[in-house]
Amino acid sequence: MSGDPAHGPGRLMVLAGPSGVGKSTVVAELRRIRAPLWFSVSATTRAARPGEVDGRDYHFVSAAEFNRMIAEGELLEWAEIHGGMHRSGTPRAPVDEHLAAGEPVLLELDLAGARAVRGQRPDALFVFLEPPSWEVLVDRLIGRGTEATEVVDRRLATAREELAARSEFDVAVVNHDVGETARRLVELSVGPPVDGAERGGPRAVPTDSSPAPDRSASGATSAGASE
Ligand SMILES: Nc1nc2c(ncn2[C@@H]2O[C@H](COP(=O)(O)OP(=O)(O)O)[C@@H](O)[C@H]2O)c(=O)[nH]1
Ligand SMILES: Nc1ncnc2c1ncn2[C@@H]1O[C@H](COP(=O)(O)OP(=O)(O)O)[C@@H](O)[C@H]1O
Repeated sequence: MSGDPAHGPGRLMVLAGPSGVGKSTVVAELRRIRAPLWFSVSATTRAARPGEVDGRDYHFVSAAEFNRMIAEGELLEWAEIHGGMHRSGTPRAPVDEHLAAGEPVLLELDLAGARAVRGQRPDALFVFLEPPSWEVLVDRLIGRGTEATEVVDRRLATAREELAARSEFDVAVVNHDVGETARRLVELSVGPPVDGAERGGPRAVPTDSSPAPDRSASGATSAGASE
């Protein structure tokens, strides 16, 4: 898969949404169907899990190396994950290289990361992945494991806060069916150019994705922004 420079730079697309909505599952599906997108590989300070491959799943780096990357401005954004358990961030150079080659680029980020990228790349398309309903999100969050009640309660409280961020995004895609969601994301990745005038209101997109009603609440910033 390669981009086409004749068609200008590729689109930068940022995918975020509440924990448990299905972001990882959808990205795995996009990889499985070999979607014509380049997937950013984050740097992280957490240890690799069994089966994870350095450079494919993450760039696994030490805390010192992560600090160096921040100091040298090598990260487009970074954030503390799971309340500071570790840090993850997006290496800037490969993103720019793939966009320049005409490829659409997908960043799957937490909300802090999405907000940080918006401050730097207002031309990117910000996609919020939504659950079909609150009940479905609860099922997906709880169905994933066997955590203690207090862990689940904390997750649900966080998910409520995260759902409220929908209005900050350009477009919302409801994750009913993984295959269908993946196809919509592919469509969005090559959709019409982002027109500055569309900002602040629903964006016309060639899908039945529901437009986010209002992105005027978009002044949020992240401590993780590296610029
Ligand atoms: N801001 C930011 N968030 C990231 C990055 N990489 C992964 N994440 C987020 O980190 C969270 C946990 O990612 P995941 O790999 O599933 O977590 P883990 O496997 O529990 O470490 C998710 O919300 C991801 O969207 C990154 O480079 N930057
Ligand atoms: N469209 C879907 N339909 C049914 N279950 C889904 C769907 N998308 C994700 N899931 C399930 O929901 C749970 C959470 O998904 P996951 O990808 O880990 O979420 P996230 O990365 O957003 O935290 C997983 O058990 C996953 O299999």
